[in-house]
This record gives sequence, C-alpha cells and structure tokens, in this order.
Amino acid sequence: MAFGFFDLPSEEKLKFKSNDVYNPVRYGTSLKDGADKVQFWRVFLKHYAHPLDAWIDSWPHNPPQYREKMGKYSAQVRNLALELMGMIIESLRISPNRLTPKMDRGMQVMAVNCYPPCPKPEMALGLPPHSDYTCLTIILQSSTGLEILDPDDGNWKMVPELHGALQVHIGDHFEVMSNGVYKSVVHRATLNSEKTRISIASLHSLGMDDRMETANELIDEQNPKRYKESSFRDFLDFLANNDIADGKHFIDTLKI
Ligand SMILES: O=C(O)CCC(=O)C(=O)O
Ligand SMILES: [Fe+2]
Repeated sequence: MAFGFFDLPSEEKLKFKSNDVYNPVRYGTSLKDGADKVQFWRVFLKHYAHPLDAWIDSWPHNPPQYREKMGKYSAQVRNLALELMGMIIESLRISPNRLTPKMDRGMQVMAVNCYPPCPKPEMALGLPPHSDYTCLTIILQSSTGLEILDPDDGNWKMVPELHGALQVHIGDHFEVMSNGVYKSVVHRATLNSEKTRISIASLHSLGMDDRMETANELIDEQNPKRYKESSFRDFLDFLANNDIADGKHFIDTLKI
C-alpha cells in the first residue's frame, strides 16, 4: 500500500521535504521528542490530485509505479466523492446549482500517512483529534488505528479495517454548508507496536479561493446562519498560524 514511497531511502523522500503548508507537494514528519507533550508518530506525503494532468508531474517518480497507481486510485476516489457529495446535497433538499460547478472544479488533496510501529503505543498518537477542513474525506487504511469520536457518549470508536473498505467523513465545509445539520467528524490516529500502518486520506473541497457558505435554504428565523464563509486558502492560513496539536480547530474560527 501507498505504493512503496515510504520504503525509499531517506534522501529520495527528503527531495519532497517541506514545512510550507502552501506547497502543493510535501513530505513531512511530526516525530517530535519531549516527555511533556503527546508525541506524534507519523511521516506523511501530501499532494494535490485534481485536475490530475496539472499535478501528476509534480508527484514522486519513485517508486516507478507510484504515479500510475496513485493516479488511478485518486481518480476513482474522486468520482466516488462527487457522487456522495451530490447525494448529501440532495438529502438537504437544497439547490445544487450554485455548488455543483464549484465542486466539479474543486480541489483534491491526497494525504498519505505512514505510522511506524511504536514501542509504547498508548503513550503517543499518530495524529491528534481533529476534523478535516473538507467537504468530504475518504480514507483507506492498511490496518486499524483510525478512531472517531462518538458525539453521543464522548467515547472513541475504532473504525474496523474491512478488506479495503473506505471510511467516509463529513468535513468542516459541509458542516458550514448544511448550517450544522451535518457535523464534521472528529477523528484521530492511534498506533500499534507491531507493524507499520499506512492510511491514504483523499480530501475533497471547493477550489482554493472558492468560498463555502451556508445554503440559503437552510437559514430562517428558527435557524439563523451559524457559520462564516471561508475557502481552502483560509484553512491553509489557519494551519500556517496554528498548531493543531494545541487543540485549536478551524471550525471553531467559523462559528458565529
Ligand atoms: O491515519 C488515519 O487513519 C487518519 C488520517 C487523517 O485523519 C488525515 O490525514 O487527515
Ligand atoms: Fe483527518
């Protein structure tokens, strides 16, 4: 899984190393030392994926099959995301006319996460609790580790790994669009001591500067508008200026 990128020698991976959140392709690590704080035990590769033609040449060309396999998977999962997003809009009985063109030219970011075995998995996390900025996120995992927060009882629930079954999450921008009818899913990545875990998150949003706003049809006297509008770039600005490990959430900056 992840088509071998993380098995490459360091110098090959480091060609993509970047701490700049605005960079369309970046390899990074959040392996931090320090006894006082939770440690994040993860390396990742993130890159844009739509339109494929525009971005595929910037992806790693090693291992040799990476582009072909990731390209195929990205395109498949994007079609699925568009279909699901259409169904969600339909379920809210709002007009698709304003949103559909923006989703058609929307962004897709692939986040490929690698969590090496951790000697003390209960002392650390792969990723801290967060919700994604997206409309919709689709996750494929090689083994269990993904957990979602159950809003009813406040407990973490493990997402099973079922032979390649995909996990679909509502993200912050669909919470905004639906005026809170749908809530973004708070999730985290836990670790294990035995084997490396890989996950591929496909993050779907509107275009870089297209603003997501609450659907007019869902605003009335009983249901005032609950969120400010924002774009993917606004999220990147938030990310550049905040550490999600501190428990700051993008969605909280949007609530009215
Ligand atoms: O590794 C996982 O299962 C979760 C990944 C994730 O939440 C993300 O990349 O945003
Ligand atoms: Fe996530």
